[in-house]
Amino acid sequence: MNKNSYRMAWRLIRAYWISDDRWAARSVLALVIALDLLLVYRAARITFWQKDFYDALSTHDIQAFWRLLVELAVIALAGIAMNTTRGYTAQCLEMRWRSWMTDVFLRNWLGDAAYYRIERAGLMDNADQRIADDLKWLATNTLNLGLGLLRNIVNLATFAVIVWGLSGVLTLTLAGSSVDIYGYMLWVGLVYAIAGSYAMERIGGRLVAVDYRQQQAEADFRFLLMRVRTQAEQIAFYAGEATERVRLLHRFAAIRANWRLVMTYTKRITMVESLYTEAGAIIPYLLNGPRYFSGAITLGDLIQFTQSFMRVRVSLSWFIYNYKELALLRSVCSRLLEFEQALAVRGKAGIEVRAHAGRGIRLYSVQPQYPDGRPMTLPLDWEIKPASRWLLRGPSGIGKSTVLRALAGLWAEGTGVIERPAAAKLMFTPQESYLPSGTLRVCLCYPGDEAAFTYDACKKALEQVGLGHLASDMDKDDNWSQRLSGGELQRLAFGRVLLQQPDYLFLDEATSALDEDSEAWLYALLFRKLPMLTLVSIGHRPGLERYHTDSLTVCAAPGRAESKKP
Ligand SMILES: Nc1ncnc2c1ncn2[C@@H]1O[C@H](COP(=O)(O)OP(=O)(O)OP(=O)(O)O)[C@@H](O)[C@H]1O
Repeated sequence: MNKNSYRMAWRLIRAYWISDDRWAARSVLALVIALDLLLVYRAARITFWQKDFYDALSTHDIQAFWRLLVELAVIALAGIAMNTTRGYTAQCLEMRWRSWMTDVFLRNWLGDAAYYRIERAGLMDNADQRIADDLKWLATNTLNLGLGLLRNIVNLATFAVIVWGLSGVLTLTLAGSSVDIYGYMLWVGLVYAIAGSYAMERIGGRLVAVDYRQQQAEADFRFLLMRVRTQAEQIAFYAGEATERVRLLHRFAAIRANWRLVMTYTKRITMVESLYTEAGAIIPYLLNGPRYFSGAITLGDLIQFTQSFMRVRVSLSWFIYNYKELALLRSVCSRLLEFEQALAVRGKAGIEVRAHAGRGIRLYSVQPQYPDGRPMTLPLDWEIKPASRWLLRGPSGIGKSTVLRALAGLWAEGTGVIERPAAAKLMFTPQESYLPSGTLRVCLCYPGDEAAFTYDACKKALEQVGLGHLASDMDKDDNWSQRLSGGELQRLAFGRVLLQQPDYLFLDEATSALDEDSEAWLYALLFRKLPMLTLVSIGHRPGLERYHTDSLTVCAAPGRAESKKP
């Protein structure tokens, strides 16, 4: 991450704390910080207790011994209460923050068809993992690290005062003149921590990139596993298990290969961390042992000093002890920043889709292009008058679905202008029907909310499209996209149209899996129920002409796309 990325990461983190939820968030944060400060005070209080306790032991003061034990019980109880409340409150805050970010990212990802643009242009991998995992890590790690840092600063200030007071003065004689170093133990701790942090960054610096790749490899593997689950029947028909296994193991090999690097860097970091801790524990004894034996300090002083020095050292070592979490946070931030950048990418200003106050749809010299800029079809001038019924034809792969994508505002690559009526309701039925997870009613009402339609309306729609036998299972949760046949899926799509009652309907090979009788009956039903419907269908089957009033052949070359009565 460079300087700019740190600024962007800060913006990513800051967004929540200046959002609508800021006052609630800041209040909870203030409570957590207050508890943290009380816990630091408690820790400082304990070092004084230790001094008194060891002095009482060394002077055989039994009354002081009992009094101090009661004191310890009170300190312990307060510690339990504060620790428990702090943990619980911090977890509440984590979830609050994560919920807010999830909501924002979902809104931006699903809004303005960004998810579609990102997938189609391959702008970024595994959006699912970024939303599900990275946002969780961002909230959890930032809070843990941020609050930890604050606690460390307070710890440092508190215990530095104690260490300073107990350090005494070190007199160094340099070139004949003597120099007094006050609070020298504090300087020892500081130099030690700086040296340790430097060593850590040198040794573990690559962990950030390695962590990033690990998360990517894990997400790729999970995605492939999910595909096997969702495409189970297709794979089973092709008997593609062996191939799937090889592909899965291949993806898993990437996880394993990168894991070796994770292990190597983690090993190095753990080694530096342990060395740093173990060597650091010896320093106070080394420097203060002689003072104790010379009688300059008491046993209690030595204990209090050792404990306080340990705290100062740990506080100064925040960077060292949190290196792995910091590395993870840095890679999470990189992934989320990439996500934000992908969300911000807009398609090139190409086919312009405008709303107009009138009726009908008009295309002016619309020419979709392939992503590499090659023209896909010839320019199309086309007027879709209200209540007209168009059949869109052309050889496979010529660009018929792409024309529909452009009409839906999903394909901006190209040139030309499309005018759509602002007040009309447009509905597109793509070639592959999508069924959300849930009950059959949820699938039927999609993209509307199931609550918008009564049970009777749904039942009637099912019956009208010949799926009446499924009405009793309407509220059953099932894998409906696997359970329904191809023809049933297409009939369900017509059921959706009957519920949604659009003014303009675009069907992309919506009856390809049906027999001709069912096709005729569904078109007849459509025109009976929605007599003013404007229809544009794409289809290859002969006989479709009879349901349409006009036809348009999409061509690449030569000649222009032409409109003719069927
Ligand atoms: N995201 C994409 N990137 C590159 N090429 C694409 C993309 N999407 C579609 N294409 C290509 O654009 C061309 C037109 O596709 P389109 O789906 O519009 O054809 P179609 O006429 O509807 O075909 P069919 O009748 O077989 O459904 C195809 O060659 C397809 O491979």
